[in-house]
Amino acid sequence: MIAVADILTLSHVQKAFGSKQVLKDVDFSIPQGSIFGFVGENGAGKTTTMKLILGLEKADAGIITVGGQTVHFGATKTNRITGYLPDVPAFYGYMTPVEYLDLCARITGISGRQHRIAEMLDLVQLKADKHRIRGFSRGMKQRLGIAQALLNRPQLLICDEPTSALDPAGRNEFLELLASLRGQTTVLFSTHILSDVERISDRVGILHDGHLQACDTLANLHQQFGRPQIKLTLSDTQTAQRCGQVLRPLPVQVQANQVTIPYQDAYETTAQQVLRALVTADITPIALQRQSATLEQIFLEVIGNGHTINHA
Ligand SMILES: Nc1ncnc2c1ncn2[C@@H]1O[C@H](COP(=O)(O)OP(=O)(O)OP(=O)(O)O)[C@@H](O)[C@H]1O
Repeated sequence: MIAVADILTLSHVQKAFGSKQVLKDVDFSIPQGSIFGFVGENGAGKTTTMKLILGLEKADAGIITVGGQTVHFGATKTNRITGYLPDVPAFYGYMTPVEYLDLCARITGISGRQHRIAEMLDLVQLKADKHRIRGFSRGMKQRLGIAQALLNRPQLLICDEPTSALDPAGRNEFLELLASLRGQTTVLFSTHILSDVERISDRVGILHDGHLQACDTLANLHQQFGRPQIKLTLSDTQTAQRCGQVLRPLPVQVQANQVTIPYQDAYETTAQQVLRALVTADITPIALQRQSATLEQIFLEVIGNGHTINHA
């Protein structure tokens, strides 16, 4: 098997703002051509990590390399092979997409400008659009932002929460666009929408308490952290709450009209225990399913919150 080189590596990276140590020891790498979903709670340090990779912030310690070259704070050469889509991309609203991309291409000295701009607008399905950017929807702006980020044929594309402001159709289109880059451009994207990560990522990194607590393929994360579970669907939220109480001390999670019970022993042992308790309490579930954990549950498990979900 041919080994795939890592396009990005972070070694023992630390970053503090004043007395707040945001990144304590961040260590990970991303293989070339893969899609990397970067997740973590609000304030975990995802944007900070991305800014360090882009040389927009200065690390207190540690080494970052992109394409084998070390990243330096300030005008880092590695940005010639890196594209960036910030969470809220800014545009000149009075320009058309072609005018805007032409300006970006001139600034960065891209050769074969016109051809590349047409190619990018085709990719993001804005080719026919002659309107000014100020009238664009969030989805259209996000797609134009990615056209701009890809203009210089980057080897690494960094996107900060690219889908958070998009409606389901816009999100879908955008994820397909990111997925279509697989194999050519390495994509690192941050998000709180874990189903987006599950959909397109080859690898997932979970940032928590200043460390990348988990960094692996989805399959391996499932194997390591995702305990199998029994999901009960009840007739209403009240019954689900009552069911949750009846089933304690099992580590139940109650969410709306569903109760989830992760288990470690044989399925039959837990299922029988659950069914017996339900019969005794005179509760009849609408459905009982045996399933594997979702990425949300794995995330909560990794950040040490695995047994505490109890959304009423
Ligand atoms: N320039 C700065 N000066 C001071 N504190 C900062 C600065 N930039 C970030 N921080 C702090 O560092 C922490 C990490 O912020 P960061 O934006 O990297 O988190 P995040 O994981 O991207 O969060 P979110 O998911 O909410 O976007 C936060 O507590 C934030 O307030």
